Amino acid sequence: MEQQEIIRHIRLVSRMMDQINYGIVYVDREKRIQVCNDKAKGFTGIMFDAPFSHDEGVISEGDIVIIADNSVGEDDGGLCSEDLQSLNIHDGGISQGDILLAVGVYRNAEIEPAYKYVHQHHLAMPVRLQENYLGFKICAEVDTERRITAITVNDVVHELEFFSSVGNIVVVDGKYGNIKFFQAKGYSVRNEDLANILRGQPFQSKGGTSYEIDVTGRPYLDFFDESPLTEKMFRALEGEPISVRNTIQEINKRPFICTILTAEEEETGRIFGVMLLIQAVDSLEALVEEKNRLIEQLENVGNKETRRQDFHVPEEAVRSFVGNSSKAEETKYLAYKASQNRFNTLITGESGTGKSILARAIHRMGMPEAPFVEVNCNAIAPSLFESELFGYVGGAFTGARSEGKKGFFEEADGGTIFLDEIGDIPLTIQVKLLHVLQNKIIYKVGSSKPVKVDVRVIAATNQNLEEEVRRGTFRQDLYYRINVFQIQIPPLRERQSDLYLLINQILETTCRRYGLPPKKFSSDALKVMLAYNWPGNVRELENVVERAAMLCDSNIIYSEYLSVGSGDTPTSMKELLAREEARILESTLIRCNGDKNRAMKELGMSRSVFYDRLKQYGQE
Ligand SMILES: Nc1ncnc2c1ncn2[C@@H]1O[C@H](COP(=O)(O)OP(=O)(O)OP(=O)(O)O)[C@@H](O)[C@H]1O
Repeated sequence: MEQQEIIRHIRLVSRMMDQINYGIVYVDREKRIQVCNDKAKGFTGIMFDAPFSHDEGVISEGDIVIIADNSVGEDDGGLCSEDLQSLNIHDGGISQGDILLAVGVYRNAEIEPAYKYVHQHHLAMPVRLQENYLGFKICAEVDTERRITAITVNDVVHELEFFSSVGNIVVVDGKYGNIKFFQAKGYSVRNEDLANILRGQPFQSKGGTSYEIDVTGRPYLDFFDESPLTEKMFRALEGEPISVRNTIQEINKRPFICTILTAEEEETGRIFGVMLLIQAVDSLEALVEEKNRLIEQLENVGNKETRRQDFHVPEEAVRSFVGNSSKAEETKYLAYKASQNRFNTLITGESGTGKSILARAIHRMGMPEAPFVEVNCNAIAPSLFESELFGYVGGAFTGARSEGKKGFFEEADGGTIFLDEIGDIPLTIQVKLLHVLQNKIIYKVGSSKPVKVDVRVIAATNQNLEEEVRRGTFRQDLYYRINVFQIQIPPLRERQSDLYLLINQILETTCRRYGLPPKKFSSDALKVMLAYNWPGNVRELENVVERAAMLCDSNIIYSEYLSVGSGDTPTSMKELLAREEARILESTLIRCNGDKNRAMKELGMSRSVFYDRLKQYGQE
C-alpha cells in the first residue's frame, strides 16, 4: 500500500475507533501527525468541552489572577518566586511541591494579594481560599481526595481535574470584569501553563462548546510531550523493534493503556509511520486512588496510640513478627489493615527482613480457615511456570500425569496465594498472571475451558520493581495490579531497638528447639551484635545466634563465638586482652550474683580499678 492509501485507511478506521472509546494517532516518518481521532484528542487534551468561552489575548497590568496549584513547580510551567512577584507575592516560604492558592492583581505593587500555601503531605481535607477581593467573590480550592482544583469567580466554577499535578489559573479582566482566560485540559501542549501565562505568553480563544485544534500535518511534539513513550515511537520510526502492547504509558502527564504499531511497505518492509493506540485506564486509576486514599488515611491518623484506638488493632496481632520499634509497629499495623480487606498486597524489603512471615500473618489474621499457598517464584523453571501456576489437563504434554494436575491458583481458591520473589516471573507468564488478576479466570495448560478462581494475591520482592518496570523486565500494568497496597519492611539496621528483642527471642527458641540449657549473651557479645549492620537482616542474625548457641558450652555466650564484626577478628593484642578482661569481669559478676564487692575481692582488684573497668566495658 502507498503511504496515502494507508493514511486514508487509518482515517476510516479512526472514526470507528471513536465509537468504541479508542484513541488513535498516526505519525509519519517526518514525525508529523497525519491522523488523530477525536478520542485521542479528548484523552490528551488537544480537544475539550468548555462550557464558557473567552477570546484570545494576553494577561495585562491590572488583571485579577486567581491560582489553585496543587504542586508548585510541577505541571504549571515551572512556577517560581519571580512569577509570583508579578502578583505582589514576595514570600520565601513558598517552596516546590506546596499547594498554593492565591489571588492578586497583575503587576500592581500597591494592592495586597491574598494567598495561602500548605505542604502537600499533611493534607486530608480540601484546602480553600475564600475572599471577597476587589468586589469579586473568589474561591480557590484544591481537593486532593477527589483530585480536583476549582476556581470560582462570582459563583461560576472553573474545575480542572488532575492525576498527579496541575496549576489552575483564571484571569479576570481588570478593565471590564469579565473572565479573560481560564485554564483547561491540554494547557501544556498549548503553552498555556500557569507560569507561561504570568510571563505574558499569549493564549488562544476557547469556544463555547467544543474547542479543537487541527493537528493534521503538524509536528507530533507540538501536541504530545517528550516522554519515554514518545522516544519509543520515534525509535520505532527508525526501524528499531519496539514492543509496546497494552502497557501503561504516560501521555501529556496522564497514564493510558498504549500500543505502538508500525505501518510498513509490504515489499521492502520500509517503515511509513507509527500508530499509537490509546485506551483510558479508569479502573486502574480507581485502584491507585484507593491505595493513595488508604495511605493518606494512615498518614493522617497521628501517633501510634491514637492509631491503635481508632483502628482497633488487636493486641496479639502479627505476633510472629518480632519488634517494637516504631517502624516495626507501623509494619505490623499495615499488615493488620491488609488482613482486613482483600486488596492485592505487595510486601517489599531486603532479603531476610521477614516478608514471608508477614504474608503468612496477613492471611492468618484475615481468613485463617481458607487455604494459603506459598509459591517461591525463583525456584520454578521458566518452562514449568504456567503448569505450576495454572495446572494442566491429562495428556497436556509429554510426561504430564494422565489425570492432570491442579495449579497453585486452583489450590488457593477461596484463600490466598503468596507469590514470593514475584520479580522473577518471566514476562510471558506476567501477561497471563495479569489476565488472571483482572478476570479471575484461569486456563489450564492443554485446555481452553475457563476455570473461575477467587484468590487474594500477596506478592513479595526484594527487587526494586519500579526500576524493573523502567528496564522493561516487569510489566507496568501488572505492577499496578499487585501494588494496590504496599508494605515496606525496613531493614534491621534502621530499627536497632528491635535487635535486643530479636536476639533474646531467637536464642530462647534455639535453646528450646535443640534441648540446650537456657543461655544468655555476655554484654560484649551484645555490643558486637548491636554494632554490626546485619546486611542479611534477621536471617543472618538467626544464623549467627544459632551457631553461637551450639558452639558455646557455658551458659554465657561470649563474643568469641560470634561469627560477625569485631567478634571474629580482634585487631590488636590490646583489644584481645581487653576483651578477655571484660569476659572475666562479667563471668565473675554472674558467679557472684551481681555482688560487686564480692567480685572485686575475688578478682583481687582495687576499688578504683575495678569500677574503672566496669565503666570501660559497660558493665556498671
Ligand atoms: N520480625 C521478625 N520476627 C521474627 N523472625 C523474623 C522476623 N523477620 C524475619 N524473621 C526470621 O528471619 C528469617 C527470614 O525471614 P523471611 O523468610 O520471612 O524473610 P524474607 O524477607 O521473606 O526473605 P527473602 O527475601 O530472602 O525471601 C525467617 O526464619 C524468619 O523467621
